[in-house]
Amino acid sequence: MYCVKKIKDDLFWVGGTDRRLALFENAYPIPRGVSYNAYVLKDEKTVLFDTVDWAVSSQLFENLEAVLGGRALDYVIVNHMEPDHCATLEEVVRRYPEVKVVCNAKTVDIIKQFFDFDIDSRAVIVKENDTFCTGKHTYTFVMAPMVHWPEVMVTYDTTDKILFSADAFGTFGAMNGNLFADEVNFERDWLDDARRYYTNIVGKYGASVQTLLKKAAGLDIQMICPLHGPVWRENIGWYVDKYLTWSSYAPEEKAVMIAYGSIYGNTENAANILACRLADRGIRNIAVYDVSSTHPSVMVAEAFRCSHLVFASATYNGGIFTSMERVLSDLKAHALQNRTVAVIENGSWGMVAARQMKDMIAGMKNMEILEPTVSIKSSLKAGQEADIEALADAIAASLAL
Ligand SMILES: Cc1cc2nc3c(=O)[nH]c(=O)nc-3n(C[C@H](O)[C@H](O)[C@H](O)COP(=O)(O)O)c2cc1C
Repeated sequence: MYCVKKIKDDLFWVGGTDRRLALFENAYPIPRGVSYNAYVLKDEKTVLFDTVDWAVSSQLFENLEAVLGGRALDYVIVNHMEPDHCATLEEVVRRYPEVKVVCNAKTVDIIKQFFDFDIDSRAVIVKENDTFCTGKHTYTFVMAPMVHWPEVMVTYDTTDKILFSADAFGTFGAMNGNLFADEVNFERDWLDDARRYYTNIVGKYGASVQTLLKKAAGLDIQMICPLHGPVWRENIGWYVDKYLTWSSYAPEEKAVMIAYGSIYGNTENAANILACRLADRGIRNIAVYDVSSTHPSVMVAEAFRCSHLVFASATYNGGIFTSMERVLSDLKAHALQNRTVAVIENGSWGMVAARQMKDMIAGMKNMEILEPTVSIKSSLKAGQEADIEALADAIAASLAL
């Protein structure tokens, strides 16, 4: 049975939701599922905006058939040629043999890599600022290379002022009946997943996102239709502000994230004591994580959120505890920068964790390392409270700046 949502008289959501997938991109846990959004416009011509992941393909085709109501599908616009949006493109072409594929030249190359159908005979190639008219609606195209993949573009409906934003403004989380962000408590229920989606999927490409945001600032946008998660028609500026913050690598909040990697619990003990001493100093925004039991994607998202980061690690085979090493390398891979950082190390015979963590942090841009570094020989001993107090003082002073 079709499951469709009406957006405007002539625009419909025809996507699907997946609550079975454990790992998005086979990498990121999605306990709240994910939605794959596709949209259909019924103008003088009919247009499908992107397709969906194969997992929800049958839902897409039932939806498409129901919305088209016997009409032909004239165009499919491919904003993003990643398989979670285009796995069903070949099947669209098979079912609607007259359909033309509107996309840019780079997209054609990628379509040829993934599929064997004849794209050249049906491609309508568009470039930046080209216009495309379907009757009442006229569209323009804005190239958005590396707002995830090199071929990405976004499509702007100049008639209804709607931005079809590809992966930009998307989020993890399956839709629960409500399609619009203003129908849910987005800040309470969705923001953490939106941040985790952005930082892990697009976080590395902040400069490209900034370029897109600058171009988009010149458009009068009344609605954003992303490829994952709710559609935006109210308070768009609030969400755009989040994107401006995340893509510029500015901390979202004055907050302390304490991440610890501990085998027997002594490094954990130091992390907990530091959290208490920070709280004693009036700091309220503190988040403590065990890196062994927290997925690295959460650590990446939290590091983008927080201004101050403390990494506490046991020494492990002459190196950093493996789960902590993974987190630090993930943060570098996602281009995290502009943070104030402190480190705590532990070891029983040859401590190297602090030096090696500092080396990894030095490989990230504009990271300030706060002293003192706390070194623990196996377990904290009487007298070492002062070391933790001194670190808490340094963090509190830096937060107050
Ligand atoms: C597999 C393994 C390798 C270790 N390698 C080192 C090492 O290279 N240098 C060192 O000083 N301690 C090493 N340790 C000891 C721990 O770092 C040390 O006992 C530390 O106090 C553990 O802190 P925790 O209580 O937070 O787990 C190793 C421990 C394990 C289990």
